[in-house]
Formats: sequence, structure tokens, C-alpha cells
Amino acid sequence: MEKRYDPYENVISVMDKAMEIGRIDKYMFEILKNPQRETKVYLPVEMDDGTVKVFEGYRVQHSNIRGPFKGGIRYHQECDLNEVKALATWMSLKCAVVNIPFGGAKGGIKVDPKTLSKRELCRLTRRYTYAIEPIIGADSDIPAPDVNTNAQTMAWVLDTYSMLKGKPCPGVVTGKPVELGGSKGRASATGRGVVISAKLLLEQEKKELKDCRVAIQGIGNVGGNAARIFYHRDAKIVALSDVSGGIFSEDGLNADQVSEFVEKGGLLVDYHEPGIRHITNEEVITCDCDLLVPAALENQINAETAEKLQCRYIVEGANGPTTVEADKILEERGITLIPDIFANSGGVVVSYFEWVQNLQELTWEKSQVNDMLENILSKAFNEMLEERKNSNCSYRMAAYIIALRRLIYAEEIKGIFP
Ligand SMILES: NC(=O)C1=CN([C@@H]2O[C@H](COP(=O)(O)OP(=O)(O)OC[C@H]3O[C@@H](n4cnc5c(N)ncnc54)[C@H](O)[C@@H]3O)[C@@H](O)[C@H]2O)C=CC1
Ligand SMILES: O=C(O)CCC(=O)C(=O)O
Repeated sequence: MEKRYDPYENVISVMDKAMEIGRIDKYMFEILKNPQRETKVYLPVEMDDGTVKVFEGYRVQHSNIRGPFKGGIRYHQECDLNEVKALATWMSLKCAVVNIPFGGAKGGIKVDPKTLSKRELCRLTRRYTYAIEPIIGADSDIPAPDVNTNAQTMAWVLDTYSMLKGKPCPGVVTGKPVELGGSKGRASATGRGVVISAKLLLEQEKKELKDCRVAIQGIGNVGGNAARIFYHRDAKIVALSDVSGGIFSEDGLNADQVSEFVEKGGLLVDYHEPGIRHITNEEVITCDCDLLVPAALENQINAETAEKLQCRYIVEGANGPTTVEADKILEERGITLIPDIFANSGGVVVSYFEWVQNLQELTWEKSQVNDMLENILSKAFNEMLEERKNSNCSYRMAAYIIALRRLIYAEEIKGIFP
């Protein structure tokens, strides 16, 4: 029986194992285990009916050893400090494995955004920005979108922060609308990175995307963009899901059509088309496919579901979708997995490009952004392959070993004491 899932315990336990496999001295582990700063804020917000509700918000800054803190903001009813700590730690590891000059952070608010009007969400976002304003900034900590937040949310953060500073500060957030200094290609970057990861993995296996039957859990920013790109590269999308459930078609789904329906506010439970059948979210994870992309929340591939998987490959679009117990089962069952800290890094890589464009007051073309993203991911993938050979380990262990070595080296040369 699997014990209660704790995302922070999960990431610490994977770090521990990677240090052993990579023969990394553990004297720095205590530092990396703990975030540099945890901030909790209480946010009074006036509701449309005139009542006041107080929401709990967080910003955890795990490490800025390799560059300014960086990471998204999540709105979710189950979000808590522990989850945000795990997400912030994954950000430090992610930026290190693809070798971009950022540290790791994450923010969140415990709220179900579906229960708020657009004006209430705007007021909540502005209040949160006001509360964390002293600890964010283009040279200190740069938020971005995550679950249930998007370019509109980032526009509100940017506007509130700029008002407080008395000048436009585009570099304080990434993933903002292109019209406000966002980068072309950022909205689809995480999904694009997932597809690039799948392509790089399949090349190792002497296979191609066009021969692949893909199932994707979550059709939001990451899953929806990945689905469209897979579809346009001739992979067959057999299953897609959102919070309401999943749809399956042996002949393949038209990802453009389904995404358009979802982008207009539709739920998949209401999506109907000849030849599709409705399935549960667990059935999406365990359906008959070659490649599974979890792109929703943590703890989806656990000891229970891992035994039932029918896929051959997993590319983790979500952060932390797989538990430590499940990882063991996947290895025993010969299911190959590209880990979140590499597979979903496309978002933060293009966030880095956005930040560089903002600081230099430049705008780059989408083709340039996409080419640079592919170059960074290909280089980091080759480093993972090399480490896999040297340490005779999984892709997850290889990614963690590379990231931990980089973080520890930066700690060492900086020196611990001021
Ligand atoms: N947005 C980004 O750039 C990045 C996001 N990620 C990670 O990717 C994952 C998804 O994030 P986004 O696509 O941005 O979020 P999103 O809010 O745009 O989409 C989330 C999707 O998951 C579905 N979902 C929610 N709860 C679910 C449940 N219990 N079961 C099944 N599906 C459920 C939603 O209906 C939606 O389709 C998260 O783990 C996030 O941390 C990672 C890197 C960057
Ligand atoms: O684009 C970013 O800065 C971070 C995106 C994010 O939150 C993530 O990679 O999990």
C-alpha cells in the first residue's frame, strides 16, 4: 500500500537517490533540501457581492545560486506551501539541467479560480502581486504562468508591479501577452519542448513520431499545445483528457478541433464526435498507446496506475506526475520515461529568451525562438545520454545528477559564508 503522497518528500527522495548513483558527496544536501526563503501571504479580496474573502498565497524561493529565482504561479484549491516547495525545488533542478542562468522558485494561491469572476480574479492577482512585490523583480525573482494562470494573469502582475515602481517593468514576469513584451513562441513552448523530448527519445529507439500512438492527460497550456504539435507532426493522438474526463479514438483525434472546443470553454465530457468514446482520467493514463504524456497534476502515475500502464514510453509534461514507488515499477516493466525537469523545460527556456529580449529591448521572430529552444534541448539531451552511460541509470537519474552537480558546483565556488 502506497503511503500518502507528499510532493516535497518525493523530490527530496529522488535527489537523495541521484546523489548515491552519481556518487555525489552529500555534504551540500542539507542546503539543497531547504528553500532559501518561504513566503506566506494572506490576501483580502472584495467579492462582486461586496463581501470580503481572505485567500492564502505563497512564494517559495528555492535557490538563486545560478541566477535570479524563476518559476510559475499556480491557482488551485489544493495548492499548499508543501506543494509549492516541491515545485520550487523542481525549478532549480530544471534550470540547471538545461543550463540556463536561473535559479528556482514557485508561487501559488489556494483558490479554485472557476468559482471567481474575471474581475475577482484580477483583484486577487493584484493583491497577491502587491503582497510579494518586495521579493520579486527582473533581477531577483521572475514569475510566469502555471496551472490555471495564463498570459492575462501575467499582464495583471506586470501592471500592478509597474504601477508600484512608477515605470514599465516588462522583465518582472514572463509568459505575458506579446503586445506587452511577451516572447513569440512562449505560449506553446512547454508543449513544443514535450514534443522535442519525445522526438529525441524516439530517435534513440530508432522510431519516429509518425509511428506513435499518443495519449495526453490534461489539455491545458502544456497538453493542448503538445497535442496540436504532435498532430501536425503526424503522430496519432488516441486519447485526450481534462478535469471532466477523457476521450478516446482508435483512429486518432483531430487535436486542432478538440483544442479549439476546449479553448472556447468547453469540457471534454460534453465533446461529441462520431467514433470517439468517453473514458475516465485513469483510463487515459492506462489506455493502449505507445507514448503517454501526463500534463495535468502530480501523483498521476503511482504504485496503483503504474502496474496498469500499457504504454512503452512516458514524457512528463506535468511537474511531478510520477511517484518514487511508480518509478521503480516502470523500470521493472521496461517503460522508458523522460523526466519532468527536462521534458517540460521548454517553457522556462523560452521564458529565459523572453527575459533576455526584455532586458535588451529586442523582439525575436518565432522561428528564431523555436530553433534556439530545439538547440538547447538537444544539447541537454546529449548530456543526459552521456550521463546515462557513465552512471548506468535512468533518464531521471541522469537529469538529476547533472542538475545537482551544477547546483553544488555553484554553491562551492560561491562559498557558503558571506
Ligand atoms: N504552463 C507552463 O508553461 C508549464 C507548466 N508545467 C506543468 O504542466 C502541468 C500542466 O500545466 P498547464 O498546462 O500550464 O496548466 P493548465 O491549467 O493550462 O491545464 C491543466 C490541464 O489539466 C486538467 N486537469 C486539472 N486537474 C485535473 C485532474 N485532476 N485530472 C486530469 N486533468 C486535470 C485541466 O482540465 C487542464 O486541461 C502542471 O504540472 C504544470 O506545473 C510545467 C512547465 C511549464
Ligand atoms: O516559465 C517559467 O518561468 C516557469 C514555468 C514553470 O512554472 C515550470 O517550468 O514549471
